[in-house]
Amino acid sequence: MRFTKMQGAGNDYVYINCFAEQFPADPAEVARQMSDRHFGVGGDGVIYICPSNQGADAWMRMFNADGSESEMCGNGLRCVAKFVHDHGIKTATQLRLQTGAGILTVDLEVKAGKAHRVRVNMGQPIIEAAKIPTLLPGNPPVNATLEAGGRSFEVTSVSMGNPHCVVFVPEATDELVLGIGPKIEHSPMFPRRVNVEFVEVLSRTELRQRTWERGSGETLACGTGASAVCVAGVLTGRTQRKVTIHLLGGDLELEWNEADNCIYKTGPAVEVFSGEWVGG
Ligand SMILES: N[C@@H](CCC[C@H](N)C(=O)O)C(=O)O
Repeated sequence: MRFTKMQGAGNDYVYINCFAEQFPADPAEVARQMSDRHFGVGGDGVIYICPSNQGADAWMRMFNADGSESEMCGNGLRCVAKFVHDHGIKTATQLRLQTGAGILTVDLEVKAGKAHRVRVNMGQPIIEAAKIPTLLPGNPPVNATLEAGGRSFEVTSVSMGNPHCVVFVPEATDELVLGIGPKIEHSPMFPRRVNVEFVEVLSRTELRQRTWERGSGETLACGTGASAVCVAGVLTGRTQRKVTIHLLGGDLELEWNEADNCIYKTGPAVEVFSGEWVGG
């Protein structure tokens, strides 16, 4: 099975072109094996680029490193768009891509025939507690108290198709990200587990984010997470609607548009190498 390794702001996945390859019988097991950084290709997970069954240009199916399937992946979607364009599956510079959060529109900036910067309409954030889903108090759950690891945190929860818990902190330390992140991921307040963002506010237009991802652990960037942070910053009165977010692997530009209530996310998408998987 041929694969391509791609990264968006350092959030790296193994991509399988299922227009050419057969979708595996056990996609979760393939994802677990390929994602392993010692015994596999190495990555934050595996993304299958499939023909759409809803009339879109392609369908992104995203599996975390632990084999769990997620509804959405913001950095992954930029890379899927680049792959679909650069490999000639569809050559338009605006693509409609099917995800677990619906069909999303992606605009590609192309240089010398290759997409290098990608803007995604991430759709409207979901802030209704039952739909996130979360059992946190408050609807929407903004500045809600959450107990984790014997400590109390003020958090805001948002779904971008997948669930997020945003924690504004003075400093996003290892102790918080690596120690508290997994505890929040598995908190009973989140029945489908949750992605956790620890965020420092640098100004009303600039933030620094570290993410503990559901099913993958700490990653260098999370696009749906950055979108959730953009929303949480506005809902808690900390930031403007248009922000730059610095992640460990690079920057993302976010805007929560007032007119259509959608989140627009712009960032890089890079193809790194390709190869052939001969089995685990
Ligand atoms: N890194 C991704 C999100 C990947 C899925 C996530 N771990 C989940 O389980 O929801 C992004 O860029 O959005």
